[in-house]
Amino acid sequence: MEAKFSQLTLDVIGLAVFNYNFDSLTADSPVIEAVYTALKEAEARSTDLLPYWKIDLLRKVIPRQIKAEKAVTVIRQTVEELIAKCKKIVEAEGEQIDGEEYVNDADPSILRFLLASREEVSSVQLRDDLLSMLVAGHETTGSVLTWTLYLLSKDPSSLMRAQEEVDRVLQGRSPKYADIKELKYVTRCINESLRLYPHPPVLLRRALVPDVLPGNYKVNAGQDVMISVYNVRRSPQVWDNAEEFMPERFDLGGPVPNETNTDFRFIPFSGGPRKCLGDQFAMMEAIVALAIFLQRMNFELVPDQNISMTTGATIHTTNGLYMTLSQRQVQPRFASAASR
Ligand code: HEM
Repeated sequence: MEAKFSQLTLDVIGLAVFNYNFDSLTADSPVIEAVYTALKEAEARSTDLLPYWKIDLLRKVIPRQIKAEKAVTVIRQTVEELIAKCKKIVEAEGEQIDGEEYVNDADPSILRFLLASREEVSSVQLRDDLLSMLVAGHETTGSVLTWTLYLLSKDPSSLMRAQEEVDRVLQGRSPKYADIKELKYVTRCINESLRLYPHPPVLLRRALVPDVLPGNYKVNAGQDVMISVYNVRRSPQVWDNAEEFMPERFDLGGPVPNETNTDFRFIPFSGGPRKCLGDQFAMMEAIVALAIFLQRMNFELVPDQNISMTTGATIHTTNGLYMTLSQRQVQPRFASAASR
């Protein structure tokens, strides 16, 4: 399941950011392979103790580094071609954004929006910003879906409640934009999964000036501060039954929990000026994907597998998440409501 959700979120972010269909759910390609090689390298570097890859010579002789450099070249070329192609279209059509109500049904990507907005940005800056979104918005959402499904597979009563909500709200059809805010329990399952499995599990900040943190912790200028979000989320000092999956701990009638309305106990997307810029997109994507999955599939954990965590930029499983799937029929009472 983890591999499938990773492919799904790669396909979604590719379309959303560049209008590029990786089609990784159904095909293999050198670009997809390059993306996975580069993502793996980025994650490995985030936890490597010695940044030996900063040394030019080593980058040219170590096989893993040679492979990673090649992968980055393939990705950069692909994105540069996409930017050039999109620029030509925007110029040929003389497209320019007027006001805030910009919608381009044929190409609703961020790339098209940015080019049509005619802001002066170099192609390299644009390429690298778009690639940051690809990296930040892919594995994170894939991991959320993986752990949410795992948690639901172990909690039949929460699963039944989520399925009932999906059947009631969707009435057997595909989700629409307006359904998202009605899928409150599904949303709380995702919030609760994000509480137990935060991505990334640790946040890092570097002090620009000397400071004293609450609790009288002195920090020197230049010192790194690591915030273990994972520990806060599982701390009994902060949460009742901290280790338990309880979606209803977040009131269904209240607002969707975030850093400000939980007094920073729950910071799924960080906070402040460097907060995740894809938070709304990510929640929408996860809710839609999970709702469709719950609506159409029955799933069961394959017995006797060892499901443990490996951490990097996100928390992922060490050996994958294996499930037995079968097609699910929408419950008759909801199906008949749908046909009315
Ligand atoms: C459920 C999925 C996601 C989670 C849990 C998540 C979480 C986060 C967190 C915690 C940060 C802050 C990191 C820090 O403070 O050091 C962050 C930053 C960021 N995220 Fe997300 N994210 C998700 C999805 C996305 C998506 C879909 C996109 C793009 C469309 C995205 C784009 C970004 C970017 C560009 C940053 C850096 C912002 C900056 O430094 O100014 N994220 N994300």
